[in-house]
Amino acid sequence: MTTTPATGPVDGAQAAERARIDALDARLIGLVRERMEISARVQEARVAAGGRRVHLSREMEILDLYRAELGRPGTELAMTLLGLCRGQSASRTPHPYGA
Ligand SMILES: O=C(O)C(=O)C[C@]1(C(=O)O)C=C[C@@H](O)C=C1
Repeated sequence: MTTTPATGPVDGAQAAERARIDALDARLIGLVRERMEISARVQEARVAAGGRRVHLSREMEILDLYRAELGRPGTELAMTLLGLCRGQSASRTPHPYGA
């Protein structure tokens, strides 16, 4: 058992769970990067074909999915993901739906 004043005791089981969290975070970040790459290709193809970079009805489907699965925070997560995939920071850029 390791004790640190700021965080309290961390036993072996907690350390193992934290290692799992760290591994999950690394996978999630990898998945987000993969999503960004695929999304950029879809957007570029649409723009090259004369369309708009943003496809609002598709974004609504994605927002609906995340809200259905995760509730209101899911909407915020989806908005952050969509902002990243549009090359925008969700925290600085107002979303078209204003949520
Ligand atoms: O699905 C598309 O058509 C995309 O362009 C991908 C994507 C996304 O990242 O999910 C990105 C921008 C659009 O506004 C909608 C969705």
